[in-house]
Amino acid sequence: MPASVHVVAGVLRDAGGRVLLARRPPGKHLAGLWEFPGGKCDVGEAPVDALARELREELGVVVESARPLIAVPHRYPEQDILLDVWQVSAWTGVPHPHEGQALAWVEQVALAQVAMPAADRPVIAALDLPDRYLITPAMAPEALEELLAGIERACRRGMRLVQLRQPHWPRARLAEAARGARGICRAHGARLLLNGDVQLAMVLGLDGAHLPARVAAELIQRPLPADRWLGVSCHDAAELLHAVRIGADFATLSPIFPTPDHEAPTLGWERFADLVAHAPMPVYALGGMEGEDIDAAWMAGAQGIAAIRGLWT
Ligand SMILES: Nc1nc2c([nH]c(=O)n2[C@H]2C[C@H](O)[C@@H](COP(=O)(O)OP(=O)(O)OP(=O)(O)O)O2)c(=O)[nH]1
Ligand SMILES: [Mg+2]
Repeated sequence: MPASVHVVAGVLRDAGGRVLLARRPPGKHLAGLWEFPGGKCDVGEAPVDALARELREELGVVVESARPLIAVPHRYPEQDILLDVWQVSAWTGVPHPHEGQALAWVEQVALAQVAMPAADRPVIAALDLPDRYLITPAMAPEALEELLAGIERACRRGMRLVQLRQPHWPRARLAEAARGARGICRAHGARLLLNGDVQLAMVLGLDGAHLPARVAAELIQRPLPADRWLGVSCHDAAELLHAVRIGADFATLSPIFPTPDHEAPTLGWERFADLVAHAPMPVYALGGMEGEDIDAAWMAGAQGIAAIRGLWT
């Protein structure tokens, strides 16, 4: 079995936020499908250098600044690849099809409808998800108003993905909180996921659910329709693999650092990076995370950070 081929690709946006796609020419692997511009790393070439070279060769643009978005390991019948996609935040030049390929600027929301290679599916999820994921702190059921006020404040500060987590609340009270949080999140264009209760999330028309590892372990297939988000809490390679098997859209992986209420051994960035490298989906770093950890999280292959305390205040 030949080793997997390392492919780098770039996400370039125009002033309106549309994303640049290129069409794979006839005669090539996956001909006719639309891709993020890029190509194979040369032997010994650093990914960021390969990215700059490929975008210069294929489009004639010069990369000024880029950061890793997601690396997707994928197995095609012909070959295994690692699709290593970067957000190109600054570049110079005007993209031209230097290799005769068709180019198109596509709205982010339309990406899911475009015919793209199978390895690109998690990339579209990664583009759609924000880089910070708020998990609500544990509170007493009497503190519902305080909980909603905190969610409102977080949304005002720009939080766009919120997990409502109150595992010890009576279901009726949780439903009440979810209805309140739903209105707040909608008003701010944020997504609201409910921890642990897929059925309640569906009944209330929330954006999706987030499952603890032990709940996910009971499932053999995706419990939600494709138009909802499914997140899963993971702590090791086996749980990540299971999350992929049940069709999760993303995972959290924890704990990176110690936190006051968890005693589990910590992963640290190195182990985190190892585990994420094998996961074909966006993964948030969780456990002791604060806003300033985002860069380290990106460098370790994360979608971004998830946190309770670190994002609540
Ligand atoms: N550039 C790019 N390649 C992708 C994407 N998704 C995906 O599965 N691939 C696959 C298709 C190919 O098997 C491989 C990229 O190889 P390639 O043939 O384009 O490589 P290259 O640009 O260096 O071109 P070549 O001269 O080696 O033919 O990665 C994507 O979004 N962008
Ligand atoms: Mg190419």
